[in-house]
Amino acid sequence: MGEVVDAGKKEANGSLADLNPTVVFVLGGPGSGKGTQCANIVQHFGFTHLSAGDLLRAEIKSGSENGTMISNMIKEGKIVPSEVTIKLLERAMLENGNDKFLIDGFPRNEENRAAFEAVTKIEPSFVLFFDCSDEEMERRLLGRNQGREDDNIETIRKRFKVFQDSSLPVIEYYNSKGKVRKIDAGRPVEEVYESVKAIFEPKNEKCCFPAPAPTPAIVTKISDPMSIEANNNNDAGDGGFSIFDQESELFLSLLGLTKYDILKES
Ligand SMILES: Nc1ncnc2c1ncn2[C@@H]1O[C@H](COP(=O)(O)OP(=O)(O)O)[C@@H](O)[C@H]1O
Ligand SMILES: O=c1ccn([C@@H]2O[C@H](COP(=O)(O)OP(=O)(O)O)[C@@H](O)[C@H]2O)c(=O)[nH]1
Repeated sequence: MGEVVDAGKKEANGSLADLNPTVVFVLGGPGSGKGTQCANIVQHFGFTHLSAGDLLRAEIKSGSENGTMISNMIKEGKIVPSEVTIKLLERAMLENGNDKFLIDGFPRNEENRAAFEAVTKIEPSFVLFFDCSDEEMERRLLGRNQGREDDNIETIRKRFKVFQDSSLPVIEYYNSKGKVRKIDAGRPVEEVYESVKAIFEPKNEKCCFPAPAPTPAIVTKISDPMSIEANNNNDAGDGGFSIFDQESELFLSLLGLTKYDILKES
């Protein structure tokens, strides 16, 4: 199971290079439903959700020396300097210790993106892009009711413009690398999640997490030894047939055995 992170709780140790985490950037306009869908992904796919906006708001609350600057930027819908946000993200990843993160609402411009990749040496596995009309996002933000200082019509319009001018180019950049998974986010929450889930399910070819390491397919029940060679190099078979693929044979050879030793045992 994953979790939602409360910023600034534990001491950070180690380095991000050691952790080498899987990262998915979750992007989309203000109110497109990023946070809502991240909560669903966390429940089902074992990711930790890091909202860059939440980390910045926590930094304001903590009384940090950057607090006033961050607060002023957020009230104006402007993008906080990269080094501030990246430090918060790095710290949150290291403190958390999970190795799978949804980074929500970051990178917001090309400079954010380039700085993050340069500092952390992390490239996202893919970018989940919630595509939603301004009218729908405006309706949602005005009804969000979380007491956010930037959810007023004047700041909302500024945020839309910043998204168009600065954040869409980031999505275009990753699109040119084949890394964008676009979701029609204008639909009801459950329908949007159906599309999201399909992307995270391991069998989906659009999902580009590292494939799990192959486990040697050693099956001891043989109904027809002649089938062994015919099935060589295949994945797991049906009906109790044994399959010795190359990995299995390598594994056996490390134990000083061959597939015929296993056959004798069974
Ligand atoms: N698919 C949806 N349909 C209707 N309302 C939604 C949907 N997704 C999210 N909301 C609501 O819209 C508001 C903004 O959603 P949120 O997840 O906070 O967006 P973001 O993180 O992209 O700013 C919240 O009040 C949320 O409950
Ligand atoms: O990487 C980030 C994330 C957020 N913000 C600021 O935080 C505000 C709120 O962002 P958040 O992602 O919380 O909300 P959204 O705009 O998606 O509703 C933005 O308008 C920016 O001012 C920022 O500067 N850099």
